[in-house]
Amino acid sequence: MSKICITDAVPEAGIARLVAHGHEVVRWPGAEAPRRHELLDHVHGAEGVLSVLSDEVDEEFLTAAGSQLKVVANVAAGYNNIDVDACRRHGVVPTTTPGVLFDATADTAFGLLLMVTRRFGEAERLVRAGQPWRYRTTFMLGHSIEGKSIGLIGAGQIGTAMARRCHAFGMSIYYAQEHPMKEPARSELGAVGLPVDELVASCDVVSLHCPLTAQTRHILDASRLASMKPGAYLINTARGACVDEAALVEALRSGPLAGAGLDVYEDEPTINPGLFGLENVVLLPHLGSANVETRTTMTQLAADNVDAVLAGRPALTPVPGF
Ligand SMILES: O=CC(=O)O
Repeated sequence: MSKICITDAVPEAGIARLVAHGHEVVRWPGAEAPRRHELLDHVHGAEGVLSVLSDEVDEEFLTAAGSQLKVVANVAAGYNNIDVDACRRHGVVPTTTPGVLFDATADTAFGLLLMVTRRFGEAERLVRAGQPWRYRTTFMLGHSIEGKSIGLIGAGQIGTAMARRCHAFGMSIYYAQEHPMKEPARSELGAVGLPVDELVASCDVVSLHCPLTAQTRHILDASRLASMKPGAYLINTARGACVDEAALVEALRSGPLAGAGLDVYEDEPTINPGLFGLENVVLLPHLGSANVETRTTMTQLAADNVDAVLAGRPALTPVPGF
């Protein structure tokens, strides 16, 4: 029986899967996320850890867990919270949950796109605030997305799922990525690859779907934001730090951006206070893959990764390149 620590609340189906595999499961008992020192105490002695993306899995974490630790299974597709080189040094396999959350995350991105272009967020706030309103042909007009262009930064599974939704709504698809979008999606969607600068400067909507790495940190910096098309929109369901949030506030206040739909922030859960004062922004609390079905599957996949590594089999979905 191996000891598996879970660092925060996760769907019961994942825990049941670990128990069915015969492991001893130690949950984080608190309602709040553990503070750093609590987290380090909690994982001490674990052979496997189910982590979430707010856990910094670094040298200190791996040392605190102890040399019996074999696997850290992130219940997330992103793994920017994991120091992969440190895992290598400690003989720990880091795993992630790709392939099961792209539709849910693309739904969030597309939902944000409609909310911000059609001003649904602003309209909902107005109604809830008890502001007077009446149907008028000039009242709260947004913009159509049909016939507009979407520029995807990152066209993997989530970017491609977003492209499918946008294509179905009559948008033309552009993407920036080192390698071409996979077939048959690229041909079916008529997706055109562009360099990032050109994509950012020419598309009506820019949507981020890349992992956070040293190369993509502030990929939308002040100068790229300033180069966006006047009246363009930004959607971010990737990672907050892909965008310079202070520069984004400026680009929303003074142009060129018409609006932004954000699910992620540079310093989550803190949000740049400048964003709260802007009506042309929709702010979600990192809900990307947050539906019961997807989170259940993600947690089960994480549990299966833990079990595979502890049984001496290869991980099902190790972080890429591991
Ligand atoms: O942001 C969520 C994830 O990476 O799964």
